[in-house]
Amino acid sequence: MTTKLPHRPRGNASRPPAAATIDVPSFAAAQLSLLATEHAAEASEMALLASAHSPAQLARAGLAVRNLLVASQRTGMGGKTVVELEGDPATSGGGEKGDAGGSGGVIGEHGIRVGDVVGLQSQEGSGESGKKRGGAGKKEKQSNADKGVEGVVVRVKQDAISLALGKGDDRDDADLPQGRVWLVKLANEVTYKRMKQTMERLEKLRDSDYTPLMRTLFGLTPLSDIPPGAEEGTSGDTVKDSEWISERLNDGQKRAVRFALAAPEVALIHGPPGTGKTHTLIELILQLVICRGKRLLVCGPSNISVDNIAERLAPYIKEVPLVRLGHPARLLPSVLSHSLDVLTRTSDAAQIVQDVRREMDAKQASIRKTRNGRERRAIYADLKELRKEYRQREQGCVSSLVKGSKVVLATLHGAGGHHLKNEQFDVVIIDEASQALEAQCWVPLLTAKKVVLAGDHLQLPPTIKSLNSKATKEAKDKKGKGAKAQVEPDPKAADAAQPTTLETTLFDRLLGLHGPSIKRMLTTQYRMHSLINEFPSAELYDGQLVADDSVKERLLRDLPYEVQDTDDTREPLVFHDTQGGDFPERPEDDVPLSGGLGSLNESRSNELEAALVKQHVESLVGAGVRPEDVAVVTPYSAQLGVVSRLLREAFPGIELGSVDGFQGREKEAVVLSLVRSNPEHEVGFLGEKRRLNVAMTRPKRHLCVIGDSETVGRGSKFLKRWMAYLEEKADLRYPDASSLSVLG
Ligand SMILES: Nc1ncnc2c1ncn2[C@@H]1O[C@H](COP(=O)(O)OP(=O)(O)OP(=O)(O)O)[C@@H](O)[C@H]1O
Repeated sequence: MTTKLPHRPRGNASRPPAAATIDVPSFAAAQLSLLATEHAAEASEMALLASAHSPAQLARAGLAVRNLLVASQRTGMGGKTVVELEGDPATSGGGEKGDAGGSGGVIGEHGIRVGDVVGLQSQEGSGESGKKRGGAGKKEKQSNADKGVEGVVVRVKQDAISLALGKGDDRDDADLPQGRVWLVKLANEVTYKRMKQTMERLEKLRDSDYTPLMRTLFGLTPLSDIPPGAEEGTSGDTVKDSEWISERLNDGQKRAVRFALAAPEVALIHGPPGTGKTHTLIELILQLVICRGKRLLVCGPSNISVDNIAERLAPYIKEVPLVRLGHPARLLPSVLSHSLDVLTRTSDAAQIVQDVRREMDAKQASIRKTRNGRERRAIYADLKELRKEYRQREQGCVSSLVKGSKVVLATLHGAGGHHLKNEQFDVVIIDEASQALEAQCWVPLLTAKKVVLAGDHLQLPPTIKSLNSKATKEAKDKKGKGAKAQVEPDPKAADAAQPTTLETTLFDRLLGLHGPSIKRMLTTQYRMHSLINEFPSAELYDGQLVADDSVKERLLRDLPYEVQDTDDTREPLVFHDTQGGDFPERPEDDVPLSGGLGSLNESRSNELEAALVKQHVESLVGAGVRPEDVAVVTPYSAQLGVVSRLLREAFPGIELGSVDGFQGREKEAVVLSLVRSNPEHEVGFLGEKRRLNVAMTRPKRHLCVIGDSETVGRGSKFLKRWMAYLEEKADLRYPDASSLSVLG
């Protein structure tokens, strides 16, 4: 199949001018103000949570764990002190949600995960006896003064939680709280600080300081030409047909790699769901490093996006020496052996660092033995000195490891750390770029020469908490534009050039600024049955997204294990239409769910829909489909809570998630509960095309949609067409509400 590609003009005469140029200082100033609003929104959400809820409430919401004791402390990676916390056996709470201790020492269910930033506080004076800490009085003052210490969770076991203390460099161990303690999840400030520093630097640069890449990214100079024949594979410096490293690359993927190699400053790789975006990036990285001797910085907005690439590069470690920066607690186990922290301990150069470490460990052990205050302080003073020495030696080791690497992998904000201060890279690659804030992308870009961005701007952008705040609304009203305007960037739109919302990503903005000729789209997808593929392809990807032959007819009944042929397992697309008003939604704004601050927002649930979900899952599992191959996805956290109550025990392996949380994932079968059903036909944030795109493109062989076509179909033109598509192409069912039970 030949795909029509946007023409990338050659020669300056034929090039259309960029839609708009950007004044860099005002761009940076606008970003700083938007970031400040966002940070304030985040901070006030946190403060609200902490002040309006007692530790007991926070524990019940999965955001805190109470009744802990410091069981041991030692020196962990990076010279940080690691403390292990266990339940206090003298308490009665063990096993209750968010409570540790009791005779079994078990810590009840909680939402604290490895990698979280947490505060460790003394339990005395925290007003934890069920009283609200926001209430006036002595207790509040006391707990505010006693902020405790901060740390990153490095290990979570059934009966213990370990923290690496400190987020910065100069942690004074002496303020480790004594006695019974509790820990609470905190906002991670590092990302915000790095973005702020970056934008401040950008704001101060003079025109003469701008790099050539920066100039093209702001439309101050046009893009340079791509050499003739480079994309077709016929020019001198391109990949010849015999030179591909992966044996499995389709024509679109090859074209994207050649395009990204040939583009002098910037290339966008647009990877719709399941099209092998990461696979393509791996080939690009190998071509750049192995065949062209380049040095790369590879980044993504999240640790998982970076680890995905690190994992897939690892088999080439001999030809591609790589190092992964970042806190080891946040890395996938399979990537740990390439992490800077681990290499700093295991490489030959590391021995000299280890000597100091042993000495520090001995000191740590002695602290717990002494009860004498003066002795303790003396030990802490020694430790401080040792830590300084440790850092100096470690610095030498680290810098030789980083310099010896051809590929450095880090999160976007991690790329702003001191390890990379004077490092030079030929190309910066940013994966999941449409999930990153523009300011985040600039962290590695201030000194870059060339950038390749990969992503899909038609899936969800990064979450913006301040999106509905007053300040952002006012800015939008001024421009007369809503969030919808960002869905498909219009090259002529002024605010694509000068964004007034953080939601406009660098990926969006560059498409607006330079037009589609700077991107190549991957069009063959290896995930969905053609009936699941058809609607998103037609609506969002100009009909270009095609299911590969290997997947286009795959059904649940063809799974490689025994599955019966039933009405459900032979259907790729099922629609339970709950229209008629018998499946009403319910607002839900009271109970916070475990593990999410966002879940405190007003949400919706629909119990009868949840009962229908259960019925459908029972039918799939009854036919032999493994629960691990099924996911239930819904846009509303309150509905997720209801579905969890109905399904969690009966189907332990099943995955239940929010649409936003499921981005980037896939399952053999997905049941999607749309929730909204009301006489006003309000659909709320279901109206966001990109959210629906994510929701409907997760399944491989079976998509079951449960929703009220009357309500949903009136939400937007897009939703109307989707409902019409389902009515025409899906296996339609009209469920009877009276036959359903909402009891677990
Ligand atoms: N050319 C190809 N031939 C056969 N299979 C392929 C090809 N390219 C990718 N795949 C398969 O498609 C699947 C998706 O690939 P990959 O994980 O690279 O996708 P992605 O686009 O990064 O995913 P996402 O949708 O999460 O962004 C993988 O199972 C991969 O093996």
